[in-house]
Amino acid sequence: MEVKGFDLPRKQEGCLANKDELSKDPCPQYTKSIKGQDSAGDVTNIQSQAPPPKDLTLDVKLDPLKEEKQRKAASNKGASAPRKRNYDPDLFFKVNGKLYQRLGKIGSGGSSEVHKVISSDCAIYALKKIKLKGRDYATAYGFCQEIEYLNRLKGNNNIIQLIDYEVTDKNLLREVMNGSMSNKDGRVKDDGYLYMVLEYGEIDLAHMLSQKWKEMDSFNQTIDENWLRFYWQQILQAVNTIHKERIVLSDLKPANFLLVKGSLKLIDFGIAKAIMSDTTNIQRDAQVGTLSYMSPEAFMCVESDENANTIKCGRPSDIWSLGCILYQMVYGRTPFAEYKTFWSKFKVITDPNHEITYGPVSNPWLLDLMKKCLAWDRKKRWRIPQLLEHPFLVPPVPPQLSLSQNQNCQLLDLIAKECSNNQDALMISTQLSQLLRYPMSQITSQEQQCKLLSQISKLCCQLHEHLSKLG
Ligand SMILES: Nc1ncnc2c1ncn2[C@@H]1O[C@H](COP(=O)(O)OP(=O)(O)OP(=O)(O)O)[C@@H](O)[C@H]1O
Repeated sequence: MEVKGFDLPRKQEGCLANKDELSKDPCPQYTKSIKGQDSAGDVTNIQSQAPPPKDLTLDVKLDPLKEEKQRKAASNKGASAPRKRNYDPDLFFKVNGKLYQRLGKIGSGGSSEVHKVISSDCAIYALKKIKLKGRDYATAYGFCQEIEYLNRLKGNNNIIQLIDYEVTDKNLLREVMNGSMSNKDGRVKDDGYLYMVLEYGEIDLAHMLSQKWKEMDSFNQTIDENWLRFYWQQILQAVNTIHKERIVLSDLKPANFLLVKGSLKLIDFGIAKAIMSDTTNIQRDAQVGTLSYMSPEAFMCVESDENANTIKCGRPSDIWSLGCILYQMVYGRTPFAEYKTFWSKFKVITDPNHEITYGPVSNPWLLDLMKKCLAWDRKKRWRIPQLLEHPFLVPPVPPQLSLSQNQNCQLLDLIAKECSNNQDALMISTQLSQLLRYPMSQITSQEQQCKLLSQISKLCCQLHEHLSKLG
């Protein structure tokens, strides 16, 4: 990345130089949970990282080894001056001229690494750095499409928000901005990177689930339905947002959902695909996805069905993955977890006659919901708008709202029958019954409510008196 000048505002100096602030890991639990995926060294670095210099604008020190390297590089280039950096690249990232201090590495994917960073105004972000160096333009362009998706989905609070980004290869950036690839033969220059500054998430759903199940196992508990409803609804809403934008992920898994200030948000559009405008489905050109959450059609997307139509992967494919996630939330494991190898999974998932086993659950609607998502035939799978209205999320209202009212009247009818010889009691119960059947729409003021209530209570007392005398 080209570094022109260092323009740290005063506020930033104070903020970034706060040693105590930086040596603390604001989310030790998450750092620990990520530790398994990463080299331990990266995590320990958060604590062991040297505190930043007090006045960064005046006192940016490089270690002697680096100084030596710079000196050598300068002498190799003959007359050219050493590249001037006013910050330590081991401690900071610079994106569009703004500095972000590294707090530690969160994790890394195929060709990217994600760091927890702090900005000059003391906000915590995740910084994703994708190495594009040496890649052909077509591949690099694919990586940059994530920016396009995130920009398109800006403002949706169930999608991770892109704060800023920088593509260091300006020719590539131009192509991305134009939305087309003209230079297919190009290659990304030496120090080509894509930087994305993103909202920071505390924990992903995969880690949340394993923590939840550990807790439940140790306390011998069963799944808390409200917990399930709360997060399942958020998951559905997030995927609904992208489906409405005609994007399918085909790679949905719990790790795609990140908890940001109590809400689950969708991350990682690495292999998302826009649905072609002229079709309702998209044709995948390669098998993708995480095996445990992969739909039957995703396994078979290069094949044809019985009518010689190419099997396509579209929104229903994401619904299947959601069904696998829900199943895992309910039972603590994915539906095909016992099939360990690729081929055993392939065989069982692509078999239309295979019946998924569902353990007992206390709520029959929950069972129905899982089955609606995990229907083998993709046409039978429910779509998200339907799933959002499923009785598990929206319990049906009792068929007769006035059930208790009816019961009261039935009671009065019974009383009236019993005391047919007592004219007074008969009259009171008839009056009461009429009052209870009084159309509520006609009671518009509080005064009317009070009057009705006092009449009912007076009659109730009178009737009670008569009945006790009769008894
Ligand atoms: N905004 C974020 N806030 C916090 N953690 C994040 C954020 N974005 C990604 N991560 C975490 O960083 C790690 C690496 O993410 P990344 O998206 O680079 O790779 P991946 O999804 O594991 O792999 P790939 O994208 O190559 O399939 C993951 O553990 C992910 O949960």
